[in-house]
Amino acid sequence: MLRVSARKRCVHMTEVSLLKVQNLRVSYPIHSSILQRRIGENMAVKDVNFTISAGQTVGLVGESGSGKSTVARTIIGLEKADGGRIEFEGRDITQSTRTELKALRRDMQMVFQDPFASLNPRLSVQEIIVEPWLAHPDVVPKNRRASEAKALMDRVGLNPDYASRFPHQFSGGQRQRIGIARALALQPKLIICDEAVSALDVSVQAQVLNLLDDLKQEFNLAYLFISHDLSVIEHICDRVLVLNGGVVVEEGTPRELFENPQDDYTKRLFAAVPVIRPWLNGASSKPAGTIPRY
Ligand SMILES: Nc1ncnc2c1ncn2[C@@H]1O[C@H](COP(=O)(O)OP(=O)(O)OP(=O)(O)O)[C@@H](O)[C@H]1O
Repeated sequence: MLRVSARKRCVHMTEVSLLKVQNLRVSYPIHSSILQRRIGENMAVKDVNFTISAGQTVGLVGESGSGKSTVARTIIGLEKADGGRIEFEGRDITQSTRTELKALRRDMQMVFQDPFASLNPRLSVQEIIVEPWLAHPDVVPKNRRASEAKALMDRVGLNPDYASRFPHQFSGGQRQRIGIARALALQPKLIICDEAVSALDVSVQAQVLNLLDDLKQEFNLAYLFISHDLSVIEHICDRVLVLNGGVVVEEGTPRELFENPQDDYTKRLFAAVPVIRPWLNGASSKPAGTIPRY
């Protein structure tokens, strides 16, 4: 039995704020910025505010360079905030020590766009999934790690018989499932998906989105979902933040943003997207399971 289920949480949506980002500012050193000649323009994130509740999926959209990845990387501790607060379960994590950050890594995981680049090519799938347990040995006892890794493979739709295979022996969609299994290994509460399905074919995208949606229900996971693909965002997100020049210019449900965008930038961003919107044909709200299943 998959041990992750021991931390399975009640699926009732509670409006407890899991992550609270307040007035976040992040800059890159001026010498490393491609904008270095424009003095004062090295601020990638200027003033970002939002919250994510347990079990909620919040989308982050915006053009290239708007600061989406910087927000994600700062939340996970890969970049340092210049100002503002990032509260996780009520604790400001911008001031965390290394030890506190290590503990936080259990609760927050990231799934990247390119699973091939983010998976160690020299490790088998089983070793990739087991790796986080080496840093957090209390999560799964040593003698159960092989079987738990296989159980996780099974849960994300990978054949456990392939546990000794290497990343290059899998397709793009399967590799992304390996990345998701690794992210789940530490039983996180929040998963940040940075363009996690962008490199996949449309049908494989749908399968991975369905998997993420199923896992969300099962483990009451919250997602911060970054994507340039607004139809993906529309299908998976409860709320969407529109980022422009390092500032959140608008926030709402996907329906609100598609039907009645207020900000000019949002209007331009959303107007160009040809997507099927079932509620325009009389449905009262976004129906569940609108992601096509293959
Ligand atoms: N390591 C870095 N060093 C210097 N500047 C950076 C670095 N990473 C990002 N930037 C700059 O910060 C700004 C925001 O970049 P970021 O990658 O967060 O945007 P994004 O919205 O995620 O873009 P994309 O969709 O293309 O990934 C950009 O102006 C970018 O050039």
